[in-house]
Amino acid sequence: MLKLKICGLTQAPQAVAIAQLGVDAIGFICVPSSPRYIAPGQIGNIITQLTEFPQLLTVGVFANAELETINDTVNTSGINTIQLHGQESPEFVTAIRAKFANHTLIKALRIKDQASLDQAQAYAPLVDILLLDAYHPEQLGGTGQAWDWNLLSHFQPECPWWLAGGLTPNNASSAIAQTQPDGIDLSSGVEHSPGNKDLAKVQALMRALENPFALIPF
Ligand SMILES: O=C(O)c1ccccc1NCC(=O)[C@H](O)[C@H](O)COP(=O)(O)O
Repeated sequence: MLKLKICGLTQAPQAVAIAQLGVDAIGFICVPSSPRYIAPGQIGNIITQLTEFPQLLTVGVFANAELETINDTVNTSGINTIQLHGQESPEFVTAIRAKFANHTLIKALRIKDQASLDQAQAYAPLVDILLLDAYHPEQLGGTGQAWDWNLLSHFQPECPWWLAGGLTPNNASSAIAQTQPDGIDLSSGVEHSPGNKDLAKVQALMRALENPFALIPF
């Protein structure tokens, strides 16, 4: 069953509404330089309003953060999933795996070419999920840019992998058909402005996933 993650949330009512739509994961950007940044205490406040969704993955997205920073954020916010979205080494990922054994662990890689895809494969034994995102020279994520999915024709990692980068209600179905991921992750394709999600677009996305051949008005 395809998993769906909506990332870059900052507002509690939107988080509750998106959880009610039945998504599998919601993401909070813990990267201070991002326009979608949200402080650990605010994440915790949102998560306390999501107790009726015990299966929901509440994902903290970090990029090149210190282990201590991740630890403090996990303790303050109550997130159950850690997404490492920077240039974290396999050794660092292994240390995070050991310290947060009960948390779901996602390693995101920004794919530029075959070499970066090969590098992604190397992280598969270390994590629960690989997330493949677009490479951008100046932005770490939330770029709204798709990438060359043809690179994925022989990609078969030993763990589940999720597709990200420039997905929208309009292109998600064809992206899934072409690349066959275990999940998808969207941010800017379902928002009004950074951090402010567009619930109508999330609903349009879910309709598109239910009926891949329908024309979606977005
Ligand atoms: O979204 C951000 O602002 C961000 C900043 C720094 C690191 C990661 C970030 N986002 C990570 C995500 O998981 C996004 O959902 C992913 O990059 C896809 O974004 P989009 O292309 O806008 O759908």
